Amino acid sequence: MNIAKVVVDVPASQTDRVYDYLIPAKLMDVLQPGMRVIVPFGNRRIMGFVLQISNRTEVDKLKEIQETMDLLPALTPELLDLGVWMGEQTLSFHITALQAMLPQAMKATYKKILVRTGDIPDELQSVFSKDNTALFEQFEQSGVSFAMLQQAIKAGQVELRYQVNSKETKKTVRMLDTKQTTEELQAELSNVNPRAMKQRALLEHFIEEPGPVAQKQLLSIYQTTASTLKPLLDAGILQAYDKEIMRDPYEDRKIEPTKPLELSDSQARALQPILKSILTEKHDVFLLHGVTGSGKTEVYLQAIQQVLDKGQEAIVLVPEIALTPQTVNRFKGRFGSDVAVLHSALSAGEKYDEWRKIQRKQVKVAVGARSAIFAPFENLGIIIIDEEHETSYKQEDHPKYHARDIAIFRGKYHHAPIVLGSATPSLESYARAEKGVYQMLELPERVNDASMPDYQIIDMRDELHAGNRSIFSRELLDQMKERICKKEQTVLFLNRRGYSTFVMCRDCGHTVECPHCDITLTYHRSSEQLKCHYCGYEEPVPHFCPSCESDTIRYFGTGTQKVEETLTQLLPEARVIRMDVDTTRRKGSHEKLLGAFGRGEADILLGTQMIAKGLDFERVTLVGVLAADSMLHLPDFRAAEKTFQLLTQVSGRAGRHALPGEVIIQTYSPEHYSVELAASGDYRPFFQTEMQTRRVFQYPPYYYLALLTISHQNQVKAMQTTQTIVQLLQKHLSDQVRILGPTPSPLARIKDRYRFQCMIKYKNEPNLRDVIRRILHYYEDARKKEDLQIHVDLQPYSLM
Ligand SMILES: Nc1ncnc2c1ncn2[C@@H]1O[C@H](COP(=O)(O)OP(=O)(O)OP(=O)(O)O)[C@@H](O)[C@H]1O
Ligand SMILES: [Zn+2]
Ligand SMILES: [Zn+2]
Repeated sequence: MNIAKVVVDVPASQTDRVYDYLIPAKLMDVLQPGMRVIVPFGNRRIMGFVLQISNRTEVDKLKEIQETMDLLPALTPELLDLGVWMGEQTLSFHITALQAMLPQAMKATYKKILVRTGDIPDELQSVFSKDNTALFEQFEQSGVSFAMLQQAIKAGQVELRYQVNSKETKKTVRMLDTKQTTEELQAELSNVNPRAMKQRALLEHFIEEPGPVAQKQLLSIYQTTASTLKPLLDAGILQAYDKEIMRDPYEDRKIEPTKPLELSDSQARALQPILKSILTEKHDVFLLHGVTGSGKTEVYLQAIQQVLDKGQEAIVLVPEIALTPQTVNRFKGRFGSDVAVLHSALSAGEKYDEWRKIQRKQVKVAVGARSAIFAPFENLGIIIIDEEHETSYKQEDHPKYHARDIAIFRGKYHHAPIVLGSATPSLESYARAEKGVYQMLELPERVNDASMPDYQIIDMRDELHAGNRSIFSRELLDQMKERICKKEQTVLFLNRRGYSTFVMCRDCGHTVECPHCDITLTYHRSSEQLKCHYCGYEEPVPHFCPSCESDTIRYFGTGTQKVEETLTQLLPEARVIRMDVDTTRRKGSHEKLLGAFGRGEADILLGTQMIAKGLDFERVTLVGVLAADSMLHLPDFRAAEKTFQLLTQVSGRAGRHALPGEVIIQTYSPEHYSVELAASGDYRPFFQTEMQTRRVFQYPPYYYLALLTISHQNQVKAMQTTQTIVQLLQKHLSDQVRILGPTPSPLARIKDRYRFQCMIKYKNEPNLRDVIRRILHYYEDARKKEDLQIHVDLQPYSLM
C-alpha cells in the first residue's frame, strides 16, 4: 500500500481528476485518506487531498509525495464521498468541493506549529523548546518518525496548529508545575524561611495538590503576587510555562442554564415522529411548519437532547443574520459547553478553534450558518435547518451548493432525520411535504395562548393625497406615540433590498450611473460619495446635474439614517436604536445594541433585514414596516414569495408574550396578494395562489431551472457565444426542455463586462449536467485565453 490517490489544488478541467503518487517511507502507515499533502506537480509544489491509499497504479514512473500537511485527516470518509457528489451536482471541480468543507484558516497560507499539551515520549522531547512549542520544520529535521508524532497527536499529547498570521496569535495562560516529588518538596519546605508564609503556602499547595495550576489562579487563592513566586522559580523548584487555550468567544458571557419546558400539545405532537426517527435511525425529512412564536426552538432542543442521550451528534443551521447572541444562548443554555458555534463574525482563528472542537469530539452540537453543514461529526443523529426558506442557504460562489441538499446527503449517510423548520416554508419544501416526500409537522398556534398580532395595511398613496409627504403614515406615528406613553416598544423595519438611495435631477430626471456597470450609484451620506455596490467605483456627489446643469439634484430613496433623522424630528422624545451595516460593523456591536433594547434603554428599534428574525422581546407590541413592497418589482420569480416571507417574519416580532401585538404595513401595493395574505397571517392561501403563478409561468417547484451567464468585455462576443451555447443545448438536450435566451442579464454590465444569459427549464433531464460539462470543456481555451466567462447555476436563487 504505497500509492496515494490525490486530487490536486489546480482548479481546471484538465486537472480535475485523480493523480497517483508514491508514498515515501517516512509517511508509510502515517498517511490516511482525507489528509492533505504537498506534491510535486510540473515544476511546482502544490497541495492535494489524499482520497485513497492503494497498492495499484497504471502509471510507470511515479513522483513522491513531499510532505504531509495534516497528521489527522482533515476530512472524514463521509465528507470525501460528499466531495465527489457535490462536485458532480454543482458542476464544480472536485478540489473546489473539497476545499469548501474546511475552515478558512486551513486554506490560508500558514505556518505549522506543534504544541506540547501533555506528557510526551522522550524521543519527542528534543523537538520542543522551553515554551512547549516547535515549528514543524524542527520536527522534520529531528529525525523522529512521523508515526511517533502521529501517535502523540492521537493521544492528545501534542497538537498540530496552523498559525494563520501574526494577528491570529495563540491565546495562552501561564501555568505552574513542579518536577519534584512530594518528598522532595517537603524537604524544600523545611529549607524555606518560616517567616516567608506565602512562599510556604505555595509550596504546600503543590504538596497537597500535585499537578499544574494556572499562575493567576494560584496567586489569587493565596492572595499573593508574582514576587513570592520568583525565588521558587529561580531555585528551579517550580517551573512556569505557557499553555495554549482554545479561544472561546462566548466564554465571558454568563448564560443561564435552562431546563426542558413542558411542551404544549401541538409541540408534543410534532416532536413525537422526530423522536421515533431518531430512535429507529431512519432518514426522514420533516417540514416543521410553525407560526412565528409557536415554539419551534423548544422542539429542536428536545429532539437534540434525545440525540445526545443516544451518544450522537447534532447540527443546527441558522441563517447568518439570525445567529444572534439570543439564538446562540438558547442552545448554550441547554447544552452548555457541548456546543460549538460557527459564525462568520468570528475571526478565522476562532472559527478554526470551534471546528477543531468538533473534529476532536469535544463538542456534540454545532450551531452555525450555511457552512456549518460540513461540521466533521462522525456520528450524526439529526440535522436541523431553521428558517429553511432563507435563500442564504444557497452558496452563490463555487461550489454553488444548497445546504438543504447537503443535509439530505448527510442524513442518508448517517440514517438520521432532517428537520426543516419555518413559519413561511419555501414553496419547494411545502410542495414536497404536500406530496408526502417530506413529512409535514404543524404548530398552528403560538405558545402560552399568545394570539397572532393584528394587522393594518396602510396605502401610502392615500397618505400622499391627504397631504402627508412623510415616510410615516399618520396611523403609524400615532401608534408609536402611544407605545412611548405606555412604556412599550416598537420595532421599525425598513425593507432595503432592491431599494437604495440614489441621486436624481428633479428637472430632467437624470440619474447618475456607474461608468462600468449598468446600475445607478448609491448615495452614501457619511462620506458624501456616490458608490457602486457591484464594482466599488465611487465619485463625489455632484452639485449640478451632469446632464442639464440644473442645481435641483437631490437624493431619493430612504436609508435608515434618513428615517432616524425624520423620527427624531417628529418624535423628539423617542429613544431610537438604529441597526444597519453602519452601526454594527464593529465586533460585538450587534449584541450591544440588542442588549440595550432588551433592557428597555430605547423605545424604538429601527433596522433593516438584520432585525427581521430571531428577536424575542417581551415589551415589543408594535411592528411597523416601511416600504413593504420594495422587493416586488425586482426581476425575480421569487419576489412575491420573498415579500410574503419577510412581512410574516417581521410581523412575528410583535406580541410574542403577554402583551398583544399590532402590525402596521405601509405599502404602495396594498392589493398585491403577497402583502394582503401576509396580513391575514395565513400561509396556505398564499401557497395556493403562488403555486398557480408558478405553474402558469413554468417555474419551480413545477420546473427545475438552470441559469447560464456568459460575460465578456466585447458585447458582440458575449452575445454570439451565448447564441452558440443555446444552439448546442438545443441540439443535445431532449425536446422536453425549454431553453430561453440569449437575453441580456437584468444586470447587463458589471465591471465593464457585458452579460448575457440563457435559462433552461426542465422536469427530468438526466443528460443535463453532462451536456453542460461538455460545453464548458469546449470553451476551456477561450475562457483562459480570451477572458470569456461562463457561469453555471443549477439551482439559481439570484437571477440578476
Ligand atoms: N412549551 C413551552 N412552554 C412555555 N414557553 C415556551 C414553550 N415553548 C416555547 N416557549 C417560549 O415561547 C417563545 C417563542 O418560542 P420560539 O422563539 O421557539 O418560537 P419560534 O417558533 O421559533 O418563532 P419564530 O419563527 O418567530 O422564531 C420563546 O420565548 C420560548 O421560550
Ligand atoms: Zn460599478
Ligand atoms: Zn438634469
